[in-house]
Amino acid sequence: MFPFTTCVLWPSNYKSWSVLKRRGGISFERTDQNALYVRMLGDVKVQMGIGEDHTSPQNKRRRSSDPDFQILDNLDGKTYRSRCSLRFLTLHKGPHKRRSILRVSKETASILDHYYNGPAKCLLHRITDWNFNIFSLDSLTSGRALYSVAFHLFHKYKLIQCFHLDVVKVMRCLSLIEDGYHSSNPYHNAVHAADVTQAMNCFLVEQKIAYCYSQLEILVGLLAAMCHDVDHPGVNQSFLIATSNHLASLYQNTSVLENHHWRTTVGILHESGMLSHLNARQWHFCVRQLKSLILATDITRQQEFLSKFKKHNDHGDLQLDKEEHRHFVMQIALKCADISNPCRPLDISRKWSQSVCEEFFKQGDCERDLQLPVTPVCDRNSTTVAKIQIGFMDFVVGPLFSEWQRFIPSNLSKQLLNNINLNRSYWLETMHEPEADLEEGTVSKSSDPSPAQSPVDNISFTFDAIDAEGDTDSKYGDEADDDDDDDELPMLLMPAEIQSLLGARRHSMPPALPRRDVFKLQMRRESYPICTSLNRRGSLPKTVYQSTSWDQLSQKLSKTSNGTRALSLDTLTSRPKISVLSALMDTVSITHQQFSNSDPQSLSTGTIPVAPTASKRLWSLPHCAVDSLECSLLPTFHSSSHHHHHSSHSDSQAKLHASGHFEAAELKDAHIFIPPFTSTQSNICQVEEPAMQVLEKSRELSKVEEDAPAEPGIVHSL
Ligand SMILES: Nc1ncnc2c1ncn2[C@@H]1O[C@@H]2COP(=O)(O)O[C@H]2[C@H]1O
Ligand SMILES: [Zn+2]
Repeated sequence: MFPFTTCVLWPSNYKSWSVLKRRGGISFERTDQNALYVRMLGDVKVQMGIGEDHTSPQNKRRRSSDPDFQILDNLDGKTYRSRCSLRFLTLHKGPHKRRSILRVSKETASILDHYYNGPAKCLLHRITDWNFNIFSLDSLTSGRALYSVAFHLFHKYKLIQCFHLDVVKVMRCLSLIEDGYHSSNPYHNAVHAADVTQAMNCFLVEQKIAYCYSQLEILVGLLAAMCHDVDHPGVNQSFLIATSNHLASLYQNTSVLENHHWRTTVGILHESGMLSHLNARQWHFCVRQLKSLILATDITRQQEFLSKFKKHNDHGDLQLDKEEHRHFVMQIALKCADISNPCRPLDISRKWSQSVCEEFFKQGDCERDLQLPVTPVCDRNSTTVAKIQIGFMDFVVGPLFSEWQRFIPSNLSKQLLNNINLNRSYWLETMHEPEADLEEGTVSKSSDPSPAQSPVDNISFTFDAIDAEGDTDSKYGDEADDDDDDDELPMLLMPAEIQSLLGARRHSMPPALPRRDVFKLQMRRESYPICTSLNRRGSLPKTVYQSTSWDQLSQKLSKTSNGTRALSLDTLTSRPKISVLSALMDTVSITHQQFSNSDPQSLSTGTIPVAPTASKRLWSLPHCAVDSLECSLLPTFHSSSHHHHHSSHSDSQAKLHASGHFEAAELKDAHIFIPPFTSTQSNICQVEEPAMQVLEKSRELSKVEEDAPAEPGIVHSL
């Protein structure tokens, strides 16, 4: 969908302003992924008709002219709650759960505290028990299972003491993570993240590996589990590609969601400042490891990891004193945790099965409505929960946990495999019964399919058989980075549902969408400002627009990179222009050049004054491609009447769309702040300064700015 960088929450023709608390940050991804990350960081005024309810049918109609919103509405159905969750700009459907506020006297507070939190605390003491019921914890904590599990584990592993973490920042970070999950997703919500985190903890305490990991590795492993699906839109990558979602082109159709989860995670870490005091080495270690861990959860890479794991087991050569091997085991542990729901006791496992299928079928309904080919695993008319479960256990979960047991032949591993068998028997039985409506809402609308036609009958082996047959390397193909052919052989034996779940071809494109068109889409979205009238102060020479127009950039691009590579500022911008926001790419380029050769500690922060603008101007921040550069831009907006340090965010009048469009209607003055970067060997530049500090500095700067003659084209250094 429009996760994050594309979803525009408000129609552009609202008449008056109302204040929404938002804060924004933009970061440019580096090298191959070519990503932009946008978060709202400050209060922003959004134009809105007086008394208008932005969720009203009228506004829905207005908005429905945008095809993106049509898809959004379709997916949301009637259960859609708060449309503006005020923080995440994706399909975020509102806060995780409404948290009740108790007003009680001090005397009764402590009693109530114990009364309310006691059971949850008791439950948390059993955090390492595989039979832990995360749904119970979610109820006991009023929908804060992820926060509770995470905070408990931070204490358990003594991470707060070890890394001198600021508890308030930890709380903030965990809340941001929790809020980053969409409560309206039947499956990919914060409870799933809590479940995966709890499972991860169970694996990390296995004796064979418990004492091998450093505290930092444990911190990263837990963070990866908590964040691995953050801001998940409730649809899979194929859907994003088929609906031409810009994230698909942004990440070039490869691990689209996982890249997004990772980038969102890094953004949350920046925003909370929880790790801002770590030294550069530790910070870069965290970011790199988080990326590699979260990207490993891409289910379409299952065979790649499985065959690598199997080879290691065959050779018995995983040595946990090697950092690389420890990391690989951590990746496998996270992957196991991510798909461990069929290994839970039946009553818990069944809930997950139902919710994951509910999410699949929702996507299928949406595909049908959009007249797209319905993904087999999402087609409620041709498959059932039972079939999906058996296929998933036989082809995905079983093989991985069999290898896990080979690696760690513990009681827990045995218990997990035993549970898979028990759960499989349950689903096999139900397959021969009429499919009952699922407990939490009707999922299956299909008539009971004849068991004789069940794809399960076509499954040529169960997971036990996989284990036995798995001795030949050819079964899963060679260890491959992304060679499609290696993955195809076993796919042929799978039912269509599971093939579609794993993604028959990793780098698949929608049938009707050649690669060039995806790129064109990117160009369309990243268009430069539509601006006709120039304003006196900081007026913008027309040539700037022309020289940086996307047409020209695209021409350059086609010459330099055959139209398939990420844009590179170095190749695209011949001479930097910093006078206007529209030259943001240039600005980034300057900043990059300016900073990349500098001592990381002495890097300065650049400020680009933006010309005051006439109403109804739309600026566009390109989410393209800054090769070898990752930076964070924090837009702050100041109204003319409060154009100094007293100006609060609520005074600001601007709107930063998640699409990277920045509407400057009514905007009097704006600054884009570029925090200092540091270069690293891996060619990533990182923001060193916590977002809030930068914001503070930006306010000070705006005061200084006011005293000075307002001249566009000046770069200030802090
Ligand atoms: N019980 C299940 N049945 C079918 N598919 C599942 C089940 N549990 C997890 N999955 C799939 O496995 C994927 C693992 O990564 P994700 O959590 O992103 O998304 C998950 C689902 O697509
Ligand atoms: Zn997951």
